[in-house]
Amino acid sequence: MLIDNTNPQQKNDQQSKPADAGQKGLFEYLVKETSEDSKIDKLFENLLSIKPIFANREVLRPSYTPDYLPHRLEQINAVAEILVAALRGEAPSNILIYGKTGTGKTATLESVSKKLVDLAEKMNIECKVLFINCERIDTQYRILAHLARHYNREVPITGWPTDQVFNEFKEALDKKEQVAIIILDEIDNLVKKSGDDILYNLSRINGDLKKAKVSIIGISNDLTFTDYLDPRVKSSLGEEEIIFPPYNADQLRDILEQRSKMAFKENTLEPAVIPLCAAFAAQEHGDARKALDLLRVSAELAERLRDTVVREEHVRKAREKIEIDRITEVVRTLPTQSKLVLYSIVLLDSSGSHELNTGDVYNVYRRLCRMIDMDVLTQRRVTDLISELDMLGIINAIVVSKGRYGRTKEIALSVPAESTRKVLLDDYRLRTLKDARPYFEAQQRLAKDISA
Ligand SMILES: Nc1ncnc2c1ncn2[C@@H]1O[C@H](COP(=O)(O)OP(=O)(O)OP(=O)(O)O)[C@@H](O)[C@H]1O
Repeated sequence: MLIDNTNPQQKNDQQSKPADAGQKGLFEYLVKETSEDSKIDKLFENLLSIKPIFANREVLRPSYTPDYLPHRLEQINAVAEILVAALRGEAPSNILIYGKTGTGKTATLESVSKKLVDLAEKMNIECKVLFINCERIDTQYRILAHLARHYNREVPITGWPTDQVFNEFKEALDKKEQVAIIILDEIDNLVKKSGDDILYNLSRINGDLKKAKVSIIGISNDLTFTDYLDPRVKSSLGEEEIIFPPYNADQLRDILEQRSKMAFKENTLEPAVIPLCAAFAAQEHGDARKALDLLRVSAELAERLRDTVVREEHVRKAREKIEIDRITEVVRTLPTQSKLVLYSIVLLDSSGSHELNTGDVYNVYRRLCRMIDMDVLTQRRVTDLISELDMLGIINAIVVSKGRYGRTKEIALSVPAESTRKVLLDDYRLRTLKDARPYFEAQQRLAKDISA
């Protein structure tokens, strides 16, 4: 038997320098090397040997639309009853579709349009459905250019008068008898950003066309967006209105069950997983996209932890992760001035002040601006930024009446202070504020008063 009387430091040296190794050191070194080598050799074999949870991950992604949409039969029928006019060569009535995010508006319209176009083809009827996402294509010029290009007209990215682009589209469309259904998804964004000129023009287009016919479908998350419309546009566009209500927990459960049959291998979900994902998403305005995301992230988390079954605890962790990712994304993309306002609220919150008013936040904000040489906005502007943060769900600001002292906002953070602080300090402009304290001056004054 060999006695190992080297000290630990020498032992380390032996392991890293095999040429000088004593017999035992050399043996250990070889064993270590071989096992690590074989681990690396089997890198992919090892990963592949883990029993997979997913059968087809893609069906849980937003880009996938299933053939059948549970709990949307009523809306599917309502849309189909209006669009069937296109198969008779007539222009269907214009439709406005409302519903909160994730209520299946886009999926329903995609599914009905596909069936309509397939049948029109079989019946030899010229009918096209043109989907435009107004989040991306968001000005009158861009929309008209996009439509004209669809009919093979060349329109430059900018430079033409809008009338010319519109005429190009009308001419191309009116070459033959056909029906064009234009779907403007996220139409509320378009109106808020670029006004309603495009809607005014499109809603009157049938008067100028001889052969072709156009129908418009607007999809909106915001029920009140028609307040921004000219009354003529409002009545023409809203000939028909269809509402998509939020899903409740039972309905979300059915949607998840349907999708999970395709997405997962058999017996990989604990029975509580789908009801829990459905319950969480139902709390968040009945959003099917959120429910599907939560289920996918839960399974990915289980997979990463080398678990072969998705459990309740994975769902809870996934929910936290999604929320932190969401906050991170929103906070990271805020303009610097909003970040400073938010950082002021975080500082006040961390120092134990929980019922903040606009004045408190403004005082800290002003000081932070001076510390990093930023322009100081007026209190009025800062009040607007506070309202924006409220709308984004980062803070909660409620207006309270102070009797004869008027009204003020009571502001509270609705996201975890520490993770928000970290994301804010990632911004190089705010980094030097790392050690800022909200009440530094006040405390100094107080200390002076006490010692005097
Ligand atoms: N009834 C349903 N059955 C199956 N999947 C659904 C159903 N409703 C929505 N989904 C799925 O949920 C996700 C979100 O749906 P969709 O994009 O249609 O919502 P939306 O109302 O258009 O939301 P947004 O206003 O945010 O665009 C998609 O992946 C969609 O396939």
